[in-house]
Amino acid sequence: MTKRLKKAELHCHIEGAAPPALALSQAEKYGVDPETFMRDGAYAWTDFAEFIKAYDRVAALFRSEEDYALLTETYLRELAAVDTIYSEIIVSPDHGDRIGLGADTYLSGITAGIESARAATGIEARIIVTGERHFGPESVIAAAEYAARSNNPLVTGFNMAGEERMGRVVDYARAFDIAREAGLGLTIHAGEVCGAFSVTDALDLVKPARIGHGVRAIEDPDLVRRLVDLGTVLEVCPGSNIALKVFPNFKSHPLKKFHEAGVKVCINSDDPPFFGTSLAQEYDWASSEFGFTDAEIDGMTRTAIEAAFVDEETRARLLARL
Ligand SMILES: Nc1ncnc2[nH]cnc12
Ligand SMILES: [Zn+2]
Repeated sequence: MTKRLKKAELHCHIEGAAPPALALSQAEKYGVDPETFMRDGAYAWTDFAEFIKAYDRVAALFRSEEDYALLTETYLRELAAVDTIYSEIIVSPDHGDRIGLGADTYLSGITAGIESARAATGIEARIIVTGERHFGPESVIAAAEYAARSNNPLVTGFNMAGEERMGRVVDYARAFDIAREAGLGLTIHAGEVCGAFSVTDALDLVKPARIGHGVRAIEDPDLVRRLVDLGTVLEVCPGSNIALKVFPNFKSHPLKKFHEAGVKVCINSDDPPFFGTSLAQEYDWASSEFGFTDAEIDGMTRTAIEAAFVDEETRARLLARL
């Protein structure tokens, strides 16, 4: 039972964390037919490409600064209620622009949600700006430029999510150069839908401290050793990987193999209600499905805090809470 363990996560997409009940109330607010995004109480999608579309349909239910504050506060309070002390939220200012809200207002809503949740529960959170790969290199570069000039102290990292099969990492490397020069922490979705080559590309061209997923690196033993040598942290999201059929079941999921090989790993929820999961559920599965001891799970939480994109004073405070 992992209920009483302290928790932390580095990989959760804010719109992907929208509880279905909140999505339904937003749909009612904006007169959207729930049938367009939900079946039998669950978000409707079939494969990865459909998931990306379903994500955008749910994201489209959040249209104002208040909507984003409510979404963020709701998610963080849910995390705090299961003893989560730290969360990094992946956000897409592009989305704010596309819906006419504007990137600044989108981010200020999310920031307000973080501040309310912190005041109410003590949970600490940071914002990771992401580019969406399927919108092409120009859009990802624009997201990096936006993150680089953001004066928001909660914006501490840059990521790239979206359709991994679109282009190669080299096409997007400039975006990461911009983010690196601005002092942002770097992480990138790789080795989720695409194979080990995608993780190799990321290490060669982005040199990130962390990789989102990275689980298909298991297909290349030399690459696994390289991850150990570099100390790259994999933000592993087992429930997401199984829901998206990256692996058919927990037995074949490589989380334990990475851990045994000495790769730094931590546990994350990705887009929890889309994948029938939650951070608490992922912690439970770490125990019940992967057979990790509580001490090993605590070790992965420590890894998350050690790899968090926070200042050293905050890191020390978080480590002291473990
Ligand atoms: N698991 C995932 N992979 C890539 N892009 C995403 N955007 C939201 N969730 C994602
Ligand atoms: Zn993700």
